[in-house]
Amino acid sequence: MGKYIFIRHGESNINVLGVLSGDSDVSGLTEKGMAQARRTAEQLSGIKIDGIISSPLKRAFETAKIIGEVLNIDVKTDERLIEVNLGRAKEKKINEFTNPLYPNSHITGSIRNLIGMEDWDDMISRVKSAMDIFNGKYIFVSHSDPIRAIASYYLGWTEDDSFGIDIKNASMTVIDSDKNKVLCLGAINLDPEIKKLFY
Ligand SMILES: O=C(O)[C@H](O)COP(=O)(O)O
Repeated sequence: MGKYIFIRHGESNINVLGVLSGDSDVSGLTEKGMAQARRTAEQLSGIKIDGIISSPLKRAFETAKIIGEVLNIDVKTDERLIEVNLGRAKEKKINEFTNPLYPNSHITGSIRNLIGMEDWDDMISRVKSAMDIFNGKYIFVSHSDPIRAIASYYLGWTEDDSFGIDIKNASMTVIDSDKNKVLCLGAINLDPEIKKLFY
């Protein structure tokens, strides 16, 4: 356990299409997504960490490589940071599965089971196991659902409590697991006081 800067990957081609990616690997970063990754990396310049661990999916790995180049840190991949398994919703339009009153919202509740989507608690467990393996100060490059799930866990929130959380592309969610604290959630600008924890 330790201190973790969870970063969602930059904008991907499939994000732009309003199509659910899930654990599919059909999509890399758009030019905008690359610029988002560079902007986040520049905010992190000067930090001292034990490594960058990335989901193996192209959109995340490309983000991690950009960050690694700016910080001069090698990137390792770990399957436990991969995006949620969406079952039958994979590569489908998000609005086919979400409440029409709230387009582009999250798939939650009973729909998850109907479409064979990965269990919320299982997703939390796999991210936590990655944190158990990588003890110290790390950047974890991952995806919307795992980041929302692990942050909710440390906030003591249920999945429904987290429905309103929007983890933006290339945003930072910082968790101090030793203190069981979420220091920021989906931040696109890093608080200098939080950055100091990584010097
Ligand atoms: O499309 C999905 O699976 C999610 O809504 C977003 O996934 P991403 O963080 O990998 O873009």
